[in-house]
Amino acid sequence: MALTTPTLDQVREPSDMRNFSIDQLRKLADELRAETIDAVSVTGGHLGAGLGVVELTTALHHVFDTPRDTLIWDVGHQCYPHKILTGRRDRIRTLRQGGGLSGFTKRAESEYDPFGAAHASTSISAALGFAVGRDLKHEDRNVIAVIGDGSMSAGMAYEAMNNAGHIGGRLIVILNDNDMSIAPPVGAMSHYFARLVSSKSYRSLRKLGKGVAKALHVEEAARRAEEYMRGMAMGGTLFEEMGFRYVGPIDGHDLDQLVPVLRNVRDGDNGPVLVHVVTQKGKGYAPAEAADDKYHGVAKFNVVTGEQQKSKGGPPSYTKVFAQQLIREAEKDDSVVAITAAMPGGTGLDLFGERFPDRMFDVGIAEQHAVTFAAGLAADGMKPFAAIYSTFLQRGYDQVVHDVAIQNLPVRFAIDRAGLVGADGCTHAGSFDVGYLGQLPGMVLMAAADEVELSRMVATATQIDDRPSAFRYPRGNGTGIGMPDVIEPLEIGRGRIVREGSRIAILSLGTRLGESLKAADALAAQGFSTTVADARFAKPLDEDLILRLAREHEVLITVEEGARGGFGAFVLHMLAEKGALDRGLKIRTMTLPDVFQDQDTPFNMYEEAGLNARHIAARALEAMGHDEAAAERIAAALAAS
Ligand SMILES: Cc1ncc(C[n+]2csc(CCOP(=O)(O)OP(=O)(O)O)c2C)c(N)n1
Ligand SMILES: CC(=O)[C@@H](O)[C@H](O)COP(=O)(O)O
Ligand SMILES: [Mg+2]
Repeated sequence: MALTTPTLDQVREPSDMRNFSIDQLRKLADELRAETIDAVSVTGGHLGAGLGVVELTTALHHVFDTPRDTLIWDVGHQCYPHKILTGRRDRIRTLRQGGGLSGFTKRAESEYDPFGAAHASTSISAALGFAVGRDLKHEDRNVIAVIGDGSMSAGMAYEAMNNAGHIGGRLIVILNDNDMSIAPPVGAMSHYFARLVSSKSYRSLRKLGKGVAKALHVEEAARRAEEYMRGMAMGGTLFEEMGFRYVGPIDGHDLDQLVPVLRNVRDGDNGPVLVHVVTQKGKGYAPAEAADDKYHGVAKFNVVTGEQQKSKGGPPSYTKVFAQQLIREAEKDDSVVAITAAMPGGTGLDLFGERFPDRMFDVGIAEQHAVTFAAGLAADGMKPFAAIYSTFLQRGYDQVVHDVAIQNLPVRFAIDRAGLVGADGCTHAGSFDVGYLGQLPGMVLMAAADEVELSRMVATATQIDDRPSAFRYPRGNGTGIGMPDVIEPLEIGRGRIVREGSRIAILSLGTRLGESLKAADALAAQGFSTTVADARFAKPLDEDLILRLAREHEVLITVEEGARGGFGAFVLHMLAEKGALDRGLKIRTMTLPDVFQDQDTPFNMYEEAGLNARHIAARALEAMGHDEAAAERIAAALAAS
């Protein structure tokens, strides 16, 4: 049944809704929620968070003069209603697809997105930057940051509040407290928020808000609500100690409260203010409300039933393979412990935690702490596995260098989402970990070509007690290779020849091995005998293997799912040092391109990156001086295969 949205249809951009009454805003919010659900049912994506801020988004764009007033969303995964209200409704069904809208806020996409996001806990820092810029230019506009309770578990949020409280300029922070991260929230702060929300005053205010708002004029009710809040016993909140005026908690789904309170805050006196808004993740869509994860991230789904399109099954995910092997290791060795930074489901540590509840630690969105916490565990003789997505590990890099590598502590890094990830786009691409880890003295850095290799790398890392180690693996399913009964650890620094040839050598790191073998087949079919090797280790390199490939082949191609300055660079350094480049070896290093790639399917992104089979074959032919025609023949053969 086609969606009818008569009120939403009137809103091309927020200026069209500035004179709406509360009743019209309520209608708008209801239609905005329906449109969000309908859109995400055909695109998939982050649904729960957006549903939780439909009323807040409506109220913010009604009360504040966006885009002149600066509105910054933390993480940005909740921004679909915001995008619909800010001139992008016509493209909302292109969300997270090649050439479509980003799944997060993005400066290049709209003037209503003053700051990009996707990694959590950056909004207050960015907002403070805008606010100080405003004040230095003596401008008069509002700056608002909307940050979730989960994102308030990251230290960066407190660094920003600490600085904002010190500077003392006008800044509005909306704490969107839905008592959820991706998983239920962890940490003392979430207990603190719960205390604020469960305080007698909030409960009675909700009754007050419901009853009085009807009897009195809404503004009066909300003025009284806000005064009541500010005077309430919970005064002296942590935020007030940090120099913020605290307003709340208020019901984030009640426009009768939201609109007047936001107006008061907008027109209030100077200084930083934090408005504590209580919302429900997944609000207004029964299947989301009922789901444990509140439909944080969903596949395409049936709007009526809420049933998500099942993935096509097939081999287990790399994530699951990792978790299963770690459980096997932990069953044999009770010093094995595991740490996640608010991603138990995404890293598979939820499975580990079910098996070993006392040995799994979810530290919240706190990757810096996660790394040094793991370092402390290692220093105390434990075997910590820090399972952190490649992109999110970037948040804790100094801790990797300073607290782990320099002290040579045996922390094991399970680096999930290595390489290109698809719909989450460039903010989540695991592009840089080979470079940023491979440079560190003492680090053992592995990359799995398939799920057997991944299991062996977990077993290998378990045994590495004298230095840090890391193994990387991509988002998605494995290759379907049969798993042996016994998982043997690897010999450190040893790669493997997967296919013997003579003229061309392809040296692959990680899961580009599959495409490398396809390229080798196509080259061989054209008479170019091709060796394929799996490096397994980016550090220490298997120097004997690589020097042999260089010595015995005319062409050497390295391939990796990582940016320049990673595996291929390390190989070049070593070959140069050994003089192996002095005899005319034709070498090409194939990496991700030196750009931030927008979202698409992983295959299309690797097509764009030039790292699929046809590209590898073409590069080998180019190195041998063959013209485009030869490459086109091979590309045609591959396309036909
Ligand atoms: C640095 C970082 N670590 C982890 C994530 C993964 N992540 C995305 S959203 C989210 C939970 C955010 O919780 P909250 O801020 O409460 O927002 P909600 O989804 O509840 O609206 C997490 C952990 C991230 N985006 N950035
Ligand atoms: C918004 C966010 O950062 C997470 O939800 C992330 O999108 C999860 O990625 P996966 O879907 O790869 O677990
Ligand atoms: Mg939350």
